Amino acid sequence: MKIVAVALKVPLHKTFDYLLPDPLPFSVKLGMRVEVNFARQKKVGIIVEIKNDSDFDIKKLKKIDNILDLNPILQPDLLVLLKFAAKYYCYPLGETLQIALPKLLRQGKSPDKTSISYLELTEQGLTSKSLKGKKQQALLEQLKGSGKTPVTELKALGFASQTLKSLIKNNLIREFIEFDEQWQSRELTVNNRLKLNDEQAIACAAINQNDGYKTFLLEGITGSGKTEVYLQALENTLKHGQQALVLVPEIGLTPQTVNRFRRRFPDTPIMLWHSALTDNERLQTWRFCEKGSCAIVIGTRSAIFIPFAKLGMIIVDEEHDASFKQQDTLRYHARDLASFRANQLQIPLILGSATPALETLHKALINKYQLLTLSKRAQTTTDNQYFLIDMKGQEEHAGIAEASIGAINQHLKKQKQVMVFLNRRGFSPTLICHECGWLSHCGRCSTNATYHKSMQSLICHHCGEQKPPPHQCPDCGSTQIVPAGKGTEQIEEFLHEQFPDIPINRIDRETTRKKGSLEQALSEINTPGPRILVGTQMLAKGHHFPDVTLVIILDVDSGLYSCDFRATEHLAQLITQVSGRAGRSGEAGQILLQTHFPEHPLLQDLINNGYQDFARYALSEREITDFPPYSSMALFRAEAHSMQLVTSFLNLLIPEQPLHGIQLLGPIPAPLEKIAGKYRYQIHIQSNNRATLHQYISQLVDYLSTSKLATKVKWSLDIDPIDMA
Ligand SMILES: Nc1ncnc2c1ncn2[C@@H]1O[C@H](COP(=O)(O)OP(=O)(O)OP(=O)(O)O)[C@@H](O)[C@H]1O
Ligand SMILES: [Zn+2]
Repeated sequence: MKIVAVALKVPLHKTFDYLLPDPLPFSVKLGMRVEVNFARQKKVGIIVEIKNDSDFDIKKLKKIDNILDLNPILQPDLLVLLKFAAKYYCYPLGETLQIALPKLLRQGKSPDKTSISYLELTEQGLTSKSLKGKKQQALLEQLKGSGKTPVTELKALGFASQTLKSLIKNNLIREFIEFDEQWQSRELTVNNRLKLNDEQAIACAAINQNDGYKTFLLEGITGSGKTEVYLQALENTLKHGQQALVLVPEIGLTPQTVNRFRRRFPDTPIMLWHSALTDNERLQTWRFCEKGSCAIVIGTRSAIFIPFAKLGMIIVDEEHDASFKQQDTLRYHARDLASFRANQLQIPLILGSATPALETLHKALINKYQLLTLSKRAQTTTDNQYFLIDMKGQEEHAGIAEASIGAINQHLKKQKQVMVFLNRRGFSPTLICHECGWLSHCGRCSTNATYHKSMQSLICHHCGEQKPPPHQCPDCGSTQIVPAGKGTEQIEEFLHEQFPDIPINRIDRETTRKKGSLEQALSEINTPGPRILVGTQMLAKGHHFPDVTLVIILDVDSGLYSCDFRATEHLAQLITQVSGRAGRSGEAGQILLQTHFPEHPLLQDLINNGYQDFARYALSEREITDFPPYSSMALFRAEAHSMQLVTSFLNLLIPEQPLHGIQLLGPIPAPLEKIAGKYRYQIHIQSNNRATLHQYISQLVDYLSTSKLATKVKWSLDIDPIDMA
């Protein structure tokens, strides 16, 4: 009698045994989907083990209802990766597998049902000069830049079906369905390849010489041409008929990035993977990759779970970016899983960043990774100049120092672009009563509600609650309610009054909510002429803005004195990345940092010696204080509507005697103690030995599976947490 262990989407750390039908219609393999009856419900599960015996009474085992696949839906290597992820991040295997699978496969649908249609320019479209319709012209331009592009991708950029249809009707573009099985046998076409500088050439050669698994850290300052190294390293992979996975941060996935790949390899099938794909597209991309008919996938973190027929290289661009870490359910880090996967497949992994995470840099410095350095900018020979503006006693307007306003004026006069950075959207972070000091708190979270002037509302950025601002103070009845503190909306308003003739683009989560609006703004920024950009960290990453020569960072101080041990690392990364948008072609850029602490050692080190130096010093501090990467950490969080319930639950987990090799800190309130009405507390778990940490945690999870109290609170484990909130 054959028995299979099935992983089901249930929040339990175990699998379930079922009997296979006898005789079997065909051979059953690991990774196939089955339909079973579980707690009187039909569920789709995955076979993760085939065996002859069970720990349960075989007579009581149920038969599976259906085998859904003729071939495994999860390849053996992917199954191994997911089993590792479930174990490492202490998350139920069944739920882990379900997170990796496209929704249609989770629902038991057939993998081969959908198709993707593409658009490309016709001969006539290629030579067409200009069209009357603005939108139609924009679509032509887009396709000239990107080559053939999936219809849904164009729609995501804001093009209407009507625009597409009218161009098809006029024979300027054509629609087709692609299933490219041939790309490996064609000669690779490479367009517009740049001549590498020495450092780039050395990096590329090191990667290409490699055979088997190796991780490279490409530590290249902003604008040093890391992307060019990726592109030329990829050539080798593609020539061997191998596929490549390029992971990018969530907001790094812009048409500019993608177009660069498409223009370089015009005959090579390239697909995107991100949260805005439809279920059909997601499944189709998954299948194309699995069958080998897609050569390059550019995707956000979950692309690490895509199956490939012949994966030859993984690249993680901006590897330090926090969006590679999933912050709920399976709290995986895509970079770390990429390293597991590259090792598993014996292929190279390239981690690229101007501001590597200290974990990554540490591995490079102890020679676990090979360090490749790009120390010069590709298109300019002059370095950016930094200036600290001491805000103590400075006259300021909407948070902008008089000196900064003068600098803006100068750069605009020279027909250049200026970027003003503030990591806080909205008009002001809170409203305050001028008479009694009442503050606009969110009713459900231990935080303020942000005032958004254009929408006339108070919005909590944590739970999303939205309400109109009061006309009178709820406490004292005064009508003198005023905004306190600054947000990007207010900066934009002020700069608009100050420079009425200069176009301003504000880029934050609010102004880019509408489909295609970010792309629209980015393309405006690339038209020459003076312009001001105001934005949050959406502006910080990866963009190439050739005309920006002045960057002003307004709120440096908020990151200087934080209790989070990673705060300075993140601040240094942010300052470096934002600054890196200036002076990228020709002229050197100027960076103004507004601060009340100009003598702060972090700022001094950063502006005088650069991130590379700062990072190495910060690592030595981590070593002294025993923080990661010199120790391993996990965060145990719990939340419930009753504070008493959460704390007594967590107190139960703290043993009376200290544990050997494990340090526990807590329970302590999370930095945001209450969100959406729930109290949040946590325990920090730390050890100098990763194995000891994991051993302790698996005992903890075993204990929790039997604890009654554990069912009354919502708890979670975060292994290698990067956000302590
Ligand atoms: N060898 C080269 N010769 C001339 N120009 C180059 C070369 N390599 C790169 N460039 C150009 O330099 C600019 C910056 O390169 P790129 O965007 O790849 O830098 P990056 O290191 O990825 O920067 P960031 O980290 O800021 O995103 C681009 O316009 C690119 O085309
Ligand atoms: Zn709230």
